[in-house]
Amino acid sequence: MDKLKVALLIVSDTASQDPASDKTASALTPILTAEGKWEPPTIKIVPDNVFHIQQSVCDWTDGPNWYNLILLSGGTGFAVRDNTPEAVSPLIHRHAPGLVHGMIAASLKVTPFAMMSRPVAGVRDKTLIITLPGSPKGAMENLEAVVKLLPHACLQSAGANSRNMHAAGVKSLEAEAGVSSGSSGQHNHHHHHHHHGHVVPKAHTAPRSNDPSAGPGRRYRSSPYPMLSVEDALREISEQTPEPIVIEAPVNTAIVGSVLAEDIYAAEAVPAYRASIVDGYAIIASKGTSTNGTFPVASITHANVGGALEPLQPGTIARITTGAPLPPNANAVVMVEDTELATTTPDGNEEATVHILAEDILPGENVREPGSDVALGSKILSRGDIISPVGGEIGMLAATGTRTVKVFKKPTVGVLSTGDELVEHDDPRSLTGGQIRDSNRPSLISCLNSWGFSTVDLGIARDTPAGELEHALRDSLRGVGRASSSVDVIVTTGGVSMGELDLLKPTIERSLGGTIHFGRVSMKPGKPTTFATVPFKAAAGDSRVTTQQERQSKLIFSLPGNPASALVTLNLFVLPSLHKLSGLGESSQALATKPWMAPHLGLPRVAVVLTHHFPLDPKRTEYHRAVVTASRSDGRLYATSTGVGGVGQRSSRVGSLASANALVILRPGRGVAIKGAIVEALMMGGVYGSDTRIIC
Ligand SMILES: Nc1nc2c(c(=O)[nH]1)N[C@H]1C(S)=C(S)[C@@H](COP(=O)(O)OP(=O)(O)OC[C@H]3O[C@@H](n4cnc5c(N)ncnc54)[C@H](O)[C@@H]3O)O[C@H]1N2
Ligand code: MOO
Ligand SMILES: [Mg+2]
Repeated sequence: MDKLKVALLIVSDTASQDPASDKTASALTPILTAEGKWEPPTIKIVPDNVFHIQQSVCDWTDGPNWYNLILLSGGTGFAVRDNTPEAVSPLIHRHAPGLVHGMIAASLKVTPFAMMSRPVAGVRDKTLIITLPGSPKGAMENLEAVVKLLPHACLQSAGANSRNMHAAGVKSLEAEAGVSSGSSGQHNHHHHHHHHGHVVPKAHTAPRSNDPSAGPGRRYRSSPYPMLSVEDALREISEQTPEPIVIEAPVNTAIVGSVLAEDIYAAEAVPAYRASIVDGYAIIASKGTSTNGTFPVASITHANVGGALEPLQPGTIARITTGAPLPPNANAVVMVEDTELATTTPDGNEEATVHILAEDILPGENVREPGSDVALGSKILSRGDIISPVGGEIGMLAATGTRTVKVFKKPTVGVLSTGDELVEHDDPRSLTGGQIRDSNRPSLISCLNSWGFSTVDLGIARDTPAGELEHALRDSLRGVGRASSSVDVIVTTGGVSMGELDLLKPTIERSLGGTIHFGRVSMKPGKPTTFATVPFKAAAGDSRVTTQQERQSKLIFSLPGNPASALVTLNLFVLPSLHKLSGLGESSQALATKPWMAPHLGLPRVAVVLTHHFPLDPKRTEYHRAVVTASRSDGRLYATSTGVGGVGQRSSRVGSLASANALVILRPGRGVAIKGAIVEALMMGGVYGSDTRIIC
């Protein structure tokens, strides 16, 4: 077995100033070494400062070089500067109170002062984190109390997820057949006392069904879809998203945002001839010979000359403009500023002779040799490179006369709103009853377009009459009706939760023969997010299957109807899939040459400092809408909520996304993520600079 990696963080103002004063690291190391299961520890010393502690821990947990175990020593007492538990707690995803208990129990046998220690232990991602007291003796006692358990605990923390994600499909089948399916079988325990209407004695045991026409006795009363973690949901999406399709496209602005599917070699050299870099006089220079003197001006060359040029005779010079070809024999150019007019032609219209004042012009000076910008046949771009909107890649292709390139086809996305209550947002009539304006379609379409994807507006599908939703989906998969060309991905909003008119899941499964890969995710907002694939044939309702594109199954993302839920889940789940379809996952070659440019699928992830307390959800990971600004003074990114408390982050409140440029990821927990904590955030938009300070 490979040895486990352990890092030791000494938290001490004193030791951070004088590392020699630390005695704890050398006391703890032998305890680990004796076990024979640990690599020699990585040791670091930081002052009693929340930022420093959190930054060090995150460096050891979050990157590719994560450690199995982080031990912190110091700062766990009651002194004012003792804030190690406060720094570590918000970083922990899963607490391990048993380890805390074990350590305190062991120390209590030695001293009642053990009650004054405030240790914290738990797991962040795959890393076990434990705080120890600062004194060498206390730290040793605590570590010895738990050290035997640590290798096992670390291996379990790092181990592959044992939950069976593919259970979703099986469970929905079981549920349809009326078989109780593990976590979703709790409806058997309900007690119903019907004082009004019909008594339904068999309601608890009747087979449940997602058939919308089944009566109330057979409706689900708890979701048959297992609740996936966000990570498992993303993995499932990645597995189900087809490989990208290669197309040949003309070089023009339409390919901006596309990923190259081939290496590109220069079809032409740049420049194609020996060109001047300045306005001045082409000369024949030779090393060691002064260029100073008076010379007859033999010819004039402008940038747009056609045909062959007269060779330059020794002892003469040629007037030349920037970018123009040098006449044969000329090998350098003198800037016009370094010359003086000597004589003109008899008619006074042109220069006859010119003084060159400069003495030391060397061969090659102010000259671009043929192919010196881009050599003929050299590789100019690689498979996996993105044609950016900055213009550099298009510029390279244009400069070298590249007329077409192989790129991955960007997917087209159809956007459908569902619900009887929806009214077009620009309908001039005033709302009646329970009507609401369709805000999801415009907001989702603008978001998709801003990412560079073409969209098809599929309109609104009513829940009633029955069948309208199915027709809307089928037509858009076939490319008829509103979707003039077939779409690769369909995004719907609404109708995925537990209501009797929440028809998306039954329609996809029962009418379109699709597979629901997940129907619930442990996140806030966005819990009922649903992801399905529909085989193309079934979707099209016919057998015209010709191209690779048509053979692929289509993806359906059925997002919750609540406006904030819809936008958050679009950003979180749909974007990575669209990125994979666009070929962004294919950037292996580009990666080999540009490791700093690791292309990522989905939104970029950064670390941010919270400017105030953020409340935590006890169960679900929250994607808290926030404004992230870059501080001009300390170079950090700071996150401020678009609204905490009350209705601030309610999933119906699309306003929680207005002005937001980031989703702060808050793992489930009790209480708050404290002001000043460093947490991860997903960037949805650009960052503006400011002098943000922690709000006191
Ligand atoms: N018994 C339960 N009820 C609900 C649960 C649950 O687990 N058990 N989950 C809740 C959560 S969380 C969410 S999120 C919503 C998801 O609702 P649906 O996806 O089924 O969406 P609808 O019921 O169709 O609508 C919900 C809400 O959103 C409004 N809406 C819908 N479409 C649009 C649109 N295009 N533009 C603006 N607003 C829209 C709709 O009018 C509703 O107000 O379910 C909870 N319920
Ligand atoms: O999961 Mo829902 O999107 O919170 O309201
Ligand atoms: Mg609903």
